[in-house]
Amino acid sequence: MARAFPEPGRPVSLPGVELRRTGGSYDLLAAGVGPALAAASVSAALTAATLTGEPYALVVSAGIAGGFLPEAPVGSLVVADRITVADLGAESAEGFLPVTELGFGTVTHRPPDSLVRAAGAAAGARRGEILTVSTVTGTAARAAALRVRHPEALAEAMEGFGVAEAAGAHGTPVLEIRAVSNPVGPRDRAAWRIGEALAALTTAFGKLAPLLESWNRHDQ
Ligand SMILES: O=C(O)c1cccc(C(=O)CC[C@H]2O[C@@H](n3cnc4c(=O)[nH]cnc43)[C@H](O)[C@@H]2O)c1
Repeated sequence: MARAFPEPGRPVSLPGVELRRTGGSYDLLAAGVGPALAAASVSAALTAATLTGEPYALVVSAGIAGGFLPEAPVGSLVVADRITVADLGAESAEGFLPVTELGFGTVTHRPPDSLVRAAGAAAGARRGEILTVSTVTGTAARAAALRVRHPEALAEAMEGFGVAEAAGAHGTPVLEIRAVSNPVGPRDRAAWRIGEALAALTTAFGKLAPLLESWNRHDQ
């Protein structure tokens, strides 16, 4: 993912976290795969920055994703107006119950609307709901079930909600942007276009950098 940025930056020593500091106004964090590791990594980086008196102003979760067709084809970009965890809850005879229906927790984080709109326009990304799952969808039945519960979802990935939970706990705004590497549906490893998606993400960050560097939370 770091290839999407013009310079690799120098490593910052932080236990359990792979963080690089660039000469620009941002740090790069390899947050790992899955919501739990992503949340742990982002939380550690946010805490360390706060303790040194230089808290982050914005957290951006970026990576590849599965896209729901026809809205989000392979190679396209999506930016989240809602970051929703799709599998945090309980099964019941009546179907899946999100934790909020059990009386606790959160299932959706909403990035600042002005930032979502500006990022979508700058990067040429479609705006919509991005799901976070702990298991990559691999059947048509699972894809259809997700679509029934989340009819406006554009894509699924595995980190956004964890990143958003960590950012939310610190009161830091969050943005999620993804490049679609594969369709959500029956597992077909040969259909994944990771190189193409990373190239799209690299181009997008070239266009997004000025916006992200100048974005002020008071604009929201
Ligand atoms: O199934 C495989 O053989 C396989 C091969 C390469 C990579 C994977 C992953 O599971 C990568 C997960 C990684 O990429 C994001 N991602 C990309 N597409 C999807 C998707 O359709 N559903 C969920 N996550 C996806 C995810 O955020 C991870 O960071 C599998």
